[in-house]
Amino acid sequence: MAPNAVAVSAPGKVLLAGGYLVLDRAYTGLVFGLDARIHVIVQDIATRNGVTLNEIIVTSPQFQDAVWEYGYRLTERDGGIQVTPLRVDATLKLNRNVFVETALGYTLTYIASITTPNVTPASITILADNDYYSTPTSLSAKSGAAPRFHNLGVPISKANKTGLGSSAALVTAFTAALLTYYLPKETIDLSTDSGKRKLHNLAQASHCAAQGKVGSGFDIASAVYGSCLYKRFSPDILSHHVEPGQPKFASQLRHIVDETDEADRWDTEIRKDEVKLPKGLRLVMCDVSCGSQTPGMVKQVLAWRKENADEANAIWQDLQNANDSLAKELRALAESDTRQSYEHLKQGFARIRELIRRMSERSGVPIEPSSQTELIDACEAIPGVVGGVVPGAGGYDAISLLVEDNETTLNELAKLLSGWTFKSEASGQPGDGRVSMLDVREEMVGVRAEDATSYQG
Ligand SMILES: Nc1ncnc2c1ncn2[C@@H]1O[C@H](COP(=O)(O)OP(=O)(O)OP(=O)(O)O)[C@@H](O)[C@H]1O
Ligand SMILES: C[C@@](O)(CCOP(=O)(O)O)CC(=O)O
Repeated sequence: MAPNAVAVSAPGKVLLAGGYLVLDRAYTGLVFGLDARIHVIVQDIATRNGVTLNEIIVTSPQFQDAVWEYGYRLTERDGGIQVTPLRVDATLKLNRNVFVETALGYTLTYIASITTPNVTPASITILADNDYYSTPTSLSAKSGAAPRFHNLGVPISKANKTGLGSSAALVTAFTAALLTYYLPKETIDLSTDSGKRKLHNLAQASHCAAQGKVGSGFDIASAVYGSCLYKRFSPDILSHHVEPGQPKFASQLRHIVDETDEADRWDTEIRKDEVKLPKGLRLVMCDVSCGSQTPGMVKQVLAWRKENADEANAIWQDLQNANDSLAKELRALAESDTRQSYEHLKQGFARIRELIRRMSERSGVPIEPSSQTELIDACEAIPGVVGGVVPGAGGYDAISLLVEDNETTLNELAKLLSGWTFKSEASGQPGDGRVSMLDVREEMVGVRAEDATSYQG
């Protein structure tokens, strides 16, 4: 590890309540960070045969073919720093990673827009905690302690994601690591509110650009701030800037990140102290691997809402009230020394699920399909399980549970899930999916500086 190495990590996410609603500024999302993190280490590039490479090399060593090399140059007319993917071998097809490439271009451009840049060549390593991907059977069968970071042995595009928001955690940790590496602490300090706010703005901008759409941004918010109650930003903030490399891109990006004018101010609301988890309870995430996610669910739900505004708005408002009540009850229990009954929480989950099923039925989109209803009902029947939901956009991918944090409950749950064969209506094949409990739980802390030497070896 080079002596100037810096390392930063950012957490994954689960939108426990507020899927679809959070796309609209009139509503909020209850989002928990998760203790599966993506880590990014930046250091001097090692010389090869005495030659210093004038480039930035990014590697993600858990995957096959996961090396991306970039040249970079300052463009004319305030277009920012343009990064150009280089071919690792002239005979190979160009292998691109749009999230890495975009975050690199945006971050270097921001750095160049606030300082006289001294962008030295660098080597960047990305490491993902194991629960971002389903563990391949070949690895789970191996005896002995699992390595801290699995080598998945396949290209990233072939790995089975568990839906914890890898791209948002990656973009956040990557952006934060570059800012820390290239800028002095007096210019940006990510342990301060103002440093975090700039990181948030920059990471939202590049994540949206890489995704090719302006989503609600709850995943970047939780990667930066950890668990929070989230109200989105007005999409306008990110829809007027020119493309990277175009004249004035650099100044426009600086205004977006630094909020230089009142008119540039982000209207995002992030309320951290309104999200608490009572002592003795924890979140459990279950990955449903039946490979039948319905594409375009967000589009379909929004189209239905547009056509059926009155009915949809009534459901949206009822859900917002139910979500607020759940967050409030969690806070009340967390802050009280005496109240220990989970009855209100149970009712809260039941009400949220009832409304999500109504949303599902009315829009015709399988947000809580009947196979997920069966699974959550079975989990809720276990003593110690307080409640469950389909998180985020819902569908067949995952369920989230709030449970009492004790061995008996977790063992009972593991027993139920290991024998569960998941039936996906989408594929029509009964018993074609397994359900596994991920080794993750809620995480209150967002982006975090790490000790770079802890990744050695
Ligand atoms: N460990 C990693 N190393 C390099 N790139 C990564 C890594 N993890 C994620 N990425 C980038 O993020 C992309 C995956 O982003 P995508 O938005 O499809 O998934 P996600 O963020 O995990 O989604 P979800 O919100 O469903 O959890 C990958 O194709 C790659 O570009
Ligand atoms: C449906 C939506 O509200 C949540 C999607 O969450 P997830 O990717 O399923 O965790 C979309 C969004 O907020 O960007």
